[in-house]
Amino acid sequence: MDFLEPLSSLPALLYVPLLVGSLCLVFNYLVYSRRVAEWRRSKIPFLEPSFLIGHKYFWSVGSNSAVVPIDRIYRENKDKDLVAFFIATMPVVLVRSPALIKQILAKNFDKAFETWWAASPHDEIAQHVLGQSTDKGVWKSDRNTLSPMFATGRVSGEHFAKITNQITNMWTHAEEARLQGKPINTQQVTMNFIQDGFSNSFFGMDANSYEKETELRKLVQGSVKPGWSRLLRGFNFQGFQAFDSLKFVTPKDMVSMKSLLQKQMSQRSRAGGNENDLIDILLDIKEQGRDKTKDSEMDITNEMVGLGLSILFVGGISIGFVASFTLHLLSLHPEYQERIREEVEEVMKKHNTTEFTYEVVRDLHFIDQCLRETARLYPNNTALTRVCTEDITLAGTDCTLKKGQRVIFSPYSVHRDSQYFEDPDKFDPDRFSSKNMDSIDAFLAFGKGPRKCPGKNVALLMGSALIGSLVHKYEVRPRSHTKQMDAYDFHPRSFAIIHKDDILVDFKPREVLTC
Ligand code: HEM
Repeated sequence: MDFLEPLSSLPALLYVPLLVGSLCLVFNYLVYSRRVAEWRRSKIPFLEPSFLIGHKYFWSVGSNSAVVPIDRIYRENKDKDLVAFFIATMPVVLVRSPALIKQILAKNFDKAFETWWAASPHDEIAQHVLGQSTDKGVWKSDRNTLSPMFATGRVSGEHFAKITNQITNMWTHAEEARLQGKPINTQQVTMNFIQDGFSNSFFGMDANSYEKETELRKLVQGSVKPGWSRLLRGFNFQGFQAFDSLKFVTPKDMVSMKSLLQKQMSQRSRAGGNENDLIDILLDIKEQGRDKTKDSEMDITNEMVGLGLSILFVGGISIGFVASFTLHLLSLHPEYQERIREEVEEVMKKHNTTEFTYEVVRDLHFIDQCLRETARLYPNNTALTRVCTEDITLAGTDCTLKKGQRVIFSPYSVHRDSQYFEDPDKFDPDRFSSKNMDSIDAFLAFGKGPRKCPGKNVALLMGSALIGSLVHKYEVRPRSHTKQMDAYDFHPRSFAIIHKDDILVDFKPREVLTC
C-alpha cells in the first residue's frame, strides 16, 4: 500500500515505539468513546474530547497550577450544574452547583464515600489515615477515636501555654530579622508556629523550629514540598498506587511516623502523667490491645501509625498556608490590621490581661472572620474529590453518576463566583460576621457532610493566636506581592494551594498595651 511506503524508510528500531504509541492512541480513543457514550446515557453534559488527545485544558499544568484549568472549565460552563471531561485519559465530572455538591457530600455521603486518595484495601496503615480509608466502619471508628483531639476546650488552660510559647519564639525571630533589616518570609513564620504548636499540642514534643529541625518537621516538610510526584499524587491516576513515591502517604513516611510514635509513647510511659493529647490516646489503644495486627517488636500498631498520619498529613499544615495568605492580605489592608489591634486590646481589657490566653484568643472574632475569608479566597486544595461507590441519581436533575465515576468540586471557583459571593475577588472579612454568616451557603473551605474537616475549630484558634500576636505587635507591610494573588500565583506543581514565590513582608514595631 502506497501510504505505508514512508514507513519502509524508517530504521527498524523505530517500529516498536511507533507501534506502542499507536496502540496507546487507539486505546485512548476507545476509552474516550466508551465513556462519552456512558455520559450521554446518564444525561451528564460533557465537553467533547478532541480526536485522540482528549482535552487540552490540562496541558499547561506544571507551568500553571491545576486550579487554572479547573477554574476555566467552571467559568466556561456557567449554564451547567455539572460537566464531564477528561484529565489525560481520566474521566472526571466537575460538579459546579453548591446544592448538588451538598447533595453528594452530605445526603449521598454513603454512595460517594471514597476520596481519590483511597488506600488499597491491603494497605493496613493507610486504611487508618482519615481521608484514605475505603471501609466506612474503620473510618467511623478512627474519626471517633480522634474526636477528643479536635475539641477546642482540650487546648485551654495550661495546655494553651504550649501554643503561647510559640508566640515568644516567633517574636524573637521576627525581632532578629527586623534588626538585621531582613524581610519576613510569611510561610516560614506561619509554618514554624503551626508545626511547633502541633508537635507540642498533639505529639507532646517540645519543638522550636527556629533552633533546630525536628523529625516531625522533616516529615511534614517532605509531605508538602512541591514537585511532580506531589502533584501527580493529588490526581492519583489509575495504577499510580503501584509506585511507592506516588502514594498519598509513602512507605517511608509510615516508617518515620512509626519510629516517632514509638519514641514519644515510650517516653510518656516512663514519665507518666496525662497530657490529653494524641500520645495518650494511642497509649489507651495499646492498653486495650485493640489492633490485632500489632507489630510486637515495635509495639506500635497499624492503627496508631494511621491515626498519627491523619493528624499530621490531612490537617496539620493547612492552617499554616491559610495564615500565610492571611498575612499577605492583611499587608494590603492596613485598615483591617487596625481593626484587629482594636479587637485584641478590647478583649485583653475585658479579660484583664496583656497575654494571649486561651480566653482572649477564643474571643478574637474579627481575626476568625479574616481567616475564614482568606480560606474562601485561597482554599487549601485544588479540588475536593470523591469516587462514587454506588450509582447516584441527582435529585432535581435527570443525571446519574455511575459507580466508579470520579467527581471533583472546586472550592476556589465556587468561592469566586459572583452568583454566591458579591464582589467575589474582594477581601472582605465582614462576609463572615455573625450577622452575615448564616446566609453563607456556598463556603466549602472546610468541606461539607460527615467527612468535613474535624480540625476546623482548632485550626481557627491556632490561626487566631498567630495572627493576633503578630498584628498586635507589628504593622505588617508588603515587600513582595503588592497586588492580591490569584490562581496564576499558585505553585504549579502542588495539589495543595500554595503560593509559588515567597511572600515577603516587613514588620514595623508598634506601641503595645501594658495594663
Ligand atoms: C485552615 C485549616 C484547614 C482547612 C482549610 C482544612 C480543610 C479541610 C477540608 C476541606 C477537609 C475535607 C476534605 C474532603 O471532604 O475530602 C478536611 C478534612 C480533614 N481535616 Fe482539615 N482543614 C484544616 C485544618 C485541619 C486541622 C488543623 C486538622 C487537624 C488537627 C485537620 C484535620 C482534618 C482531617 C483528619 C480530615 C479528614 C476527615 C475525614 O476524612 O473524615 N484539618 N480538612
